[in-house]
Amino acid sequence: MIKQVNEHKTVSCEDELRFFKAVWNNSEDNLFIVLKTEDGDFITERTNPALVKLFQFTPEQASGSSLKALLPAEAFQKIAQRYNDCLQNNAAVHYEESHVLDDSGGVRYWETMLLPIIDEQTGEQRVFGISREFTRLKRIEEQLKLANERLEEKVKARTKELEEALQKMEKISIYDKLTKLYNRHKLDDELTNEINFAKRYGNCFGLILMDVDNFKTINDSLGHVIGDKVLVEFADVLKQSIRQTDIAGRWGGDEFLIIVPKASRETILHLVNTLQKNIKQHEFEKVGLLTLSIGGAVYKESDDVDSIIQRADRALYKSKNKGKDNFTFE
Ligand SMILES: Nc1nc2c(ncn2[C@@H]2O[C@H](COP(=O)(O)OP(=O)(O)OP(=O)(O)O)[C@@H](O)[C@H]2O)c(=O)[nH]1
Repeated sequence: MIKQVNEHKTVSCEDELRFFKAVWNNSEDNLFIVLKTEDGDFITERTNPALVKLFQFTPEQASGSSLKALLPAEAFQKIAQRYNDCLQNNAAVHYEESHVLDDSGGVRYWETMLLPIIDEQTGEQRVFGISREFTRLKRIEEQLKLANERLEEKVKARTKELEEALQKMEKISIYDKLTKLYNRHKLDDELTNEINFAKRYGNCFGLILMDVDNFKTINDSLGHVIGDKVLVEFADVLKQSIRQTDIAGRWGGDEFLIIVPKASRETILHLVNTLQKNIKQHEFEKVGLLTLSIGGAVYKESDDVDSIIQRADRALYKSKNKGKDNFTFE
């Protein structure tokens, strides 16, 4: 028997059969044809070698076996539903399935396509199925997902580390390492705020700039370490002498600054007296008694950060010139 394939070529049915048989036998995809019975069962009519090998079908199971008998009830119901959908809609059905096979390590995955074959003359209904395994792809996908989750965890941990480092840096950037008082950078910011508030709301505020008298001689005679300890002790006395609302910091070297919000000359004087009294009463370890030279300034409308600092600095200089252990207002 000769069959017309196209206008140039003809092929015998035997050749065509051989061709399709080769495709069927050599396919690495699982191929099968099942026939629907009147009682709702499906009979395995054709199964290709790949499928037989995979499920280790006996020749009886491979061809002519009832799926209802072959499969557990739940699995049969699920598969019959899909076959019936394919036949009832007379359309292709796609789905993914997974099985744990006896000889395999773990779950394996297949992508299956069903095609209806309905014989209009006899009314026989068959389903042709092609099932392709994608376990390897799935494993890669799972590994990628795992790697991604691990990466996300690492990123989270690193972000946390960075946030902590940032917090630490922020702390460092506003505090003086030695005395733990605010540093000059923070004092500058606070001073700018006070100036802005004063200009906007007419608040008055004051500054106290102080310097430890003869501090250099402590360094020179007792060493830098003792000098450092004096600065730390001094900072403690300072903290104990101010109000909660006062802002104290290290201006640099042995110079310290207090910003006194809502202050008049009287408030400043009161604070200076407290400070001088407390310092005079404090016995510095290995050093003994110390004195302070202090300069004070109260905000004037014409002031900016630089000018008010300059006035407090000039006042401090005057106190030094008056023989130290002194206070001057400017
Ligand atoms: N130990 C120590 N010394 C410091 C530190 N920072 C600055 N100094 C020293 O502090 C001294 C401050 O100098 P001055 O204020 O000019 O010296 P002084 O002896 O206090 O002089 P008067 O202010 O005129 O009384 C310098 O010798 C600096 O080297 C510090 O963090 N630790």
